[in-house]
Amino acid sequence: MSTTPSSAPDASAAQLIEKSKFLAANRAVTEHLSPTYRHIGIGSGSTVIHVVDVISKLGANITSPMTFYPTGDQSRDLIQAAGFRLGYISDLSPGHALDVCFDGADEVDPCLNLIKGGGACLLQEKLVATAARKFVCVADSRKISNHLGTAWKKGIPIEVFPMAVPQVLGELERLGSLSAQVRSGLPGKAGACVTDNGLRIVDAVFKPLLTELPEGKQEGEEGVWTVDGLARRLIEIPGVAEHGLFYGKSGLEVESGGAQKPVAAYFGMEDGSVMVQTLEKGLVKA
Ligand SMILES: O=C[C@H](O)[C@H](O)[C@H](O)COP(=O)(O)O
Repeated sequence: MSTTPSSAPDASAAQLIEKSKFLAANRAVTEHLSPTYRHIGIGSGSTVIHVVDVISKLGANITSPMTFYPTGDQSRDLIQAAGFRLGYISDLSPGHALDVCFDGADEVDPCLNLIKGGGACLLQEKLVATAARKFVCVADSRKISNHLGTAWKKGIPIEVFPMAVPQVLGELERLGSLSAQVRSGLPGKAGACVTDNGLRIVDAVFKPLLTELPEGKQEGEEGVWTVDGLARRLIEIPGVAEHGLFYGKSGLEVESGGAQKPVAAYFGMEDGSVMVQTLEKGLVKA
């Protein structure tokens, strides 16, 4: 049986999504990359490909004085393929901040909390985002959400030391995770997914995460958590290197860097428009 009739709409839907990612990237770079900047963080995933493409089109006059810092193997390759100067955050002197970091997300809530790590990158992403004075998120409309865990249903990605996996799985169950499993490698690769840091990813599904606890409720009661409550609890588990919840203060509140939440999230919409979400204005047309 031919697959053409059913695959054709899928192909055009995928093209629309790619176009929307490009539009969001274009807007984010236009509004947040000053030509005076010298140190730029580049995140991971399919949306960031458009970010690099847009920056590249600015031309060497603008980009050659800049150094670009990757969040993993994929973004390192993107930076090199674009002919940009590559730097590593491990070479930054203490207290030295990047000017801006652009990265994608798997889900974004109204407080700009994020789930990241759907592509197995999160530890280096958190390091680069928090090393930047300004973290800007770029995504498409599928990532907009009222509560983390409702749009991205595969679970919170957690980067775990291999020897700690059984203990971490047990602890996640105790915390009320509805399902927690070690992520498999790519199709055709036997065994688990191995991160750029040589670690494993555990995907842990929880009930949708709240931004505030209902009155009289305790964190974790009946498996109900706030983003902040669960994020703090997860990082306390021995054997967890990092998790994919980006939470806490936003870049606007921490001017010198150190914020996990972006100053703004740009979403490419299917109708060709771009929406931008900030703490001050909420979700509005860019
Ligand atoms: O692990 C991957 C990263 O956190 C990505 O930034 C995230 O998964 C979003 O990726 P994409 O832009 O492909 O949706």
